[in-house]
Amino acid sequence: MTTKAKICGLSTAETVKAAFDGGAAYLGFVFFEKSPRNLTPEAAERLVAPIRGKGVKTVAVTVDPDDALVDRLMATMRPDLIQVHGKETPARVREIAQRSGAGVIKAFSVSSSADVDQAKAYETVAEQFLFDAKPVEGSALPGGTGARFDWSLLEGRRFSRPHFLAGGLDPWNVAQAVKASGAPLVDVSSGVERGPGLKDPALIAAFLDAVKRA
Ligand SMILES: O=C(O)c1ccccc1NCC(=O)[C@H](O)[C@H](O)COP(=O)(O)O
Repeated sequence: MTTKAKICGLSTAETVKAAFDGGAAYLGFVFFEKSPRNLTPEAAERLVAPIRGKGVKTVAVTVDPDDALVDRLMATMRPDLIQVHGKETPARVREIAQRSGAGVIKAFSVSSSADVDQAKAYETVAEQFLFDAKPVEGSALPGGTGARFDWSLLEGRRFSRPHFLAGGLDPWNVAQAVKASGAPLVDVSSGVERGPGLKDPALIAAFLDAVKRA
């Protein structure tokens, strides 16, 4: 089975091109003010224009988005998917999907098997799941921190939706992470950066090569 990758937190034309040229299946753009990767929907619209309709899925990464943000994203960037990385309930995920017409990726913060079990309640409302490491206490960010969880917590688990493994992946550990977790999709942000929010085209290419070989 081929593993597919999402490069998350893109913010420049150069790194969007590196992710697209390297064969990423998903490109993620962050809309969260506290993040060093935060963009306006209008800036994201400009970044996705060159790759729109070329087969790669665009993802708007949000945290407990209100209706105004959902509407603004759909009026500008028009993402294929909206990732929700906060405390959204199944009912709220359903509302976001219906309001936007986009698929929703529901993210879960994982440190135990019980955290993985939460996905069951979202099976009928989310299009995809993303299992990420629980950030350390007091972190300003719910994702994009480089924290890892025990990949084997996903091993042998079956979900009715495709799922991403995220959290602390990089070009050197992603093959082992895929093997240990069995995840069909992987996601990376800080592992392909040379500093907070600064994506590196060479690291993006190395990550995507490692995923192809995994
Ligand atoms: O990346 C961010 O800045 C971010 C901010 C707020 C919510 C989610 C965020 N990222 C979500 C992602 O999908 C990241 O790629 C995921 O957490 C993995 O990050 P990393 O451990 O740095 O690879």
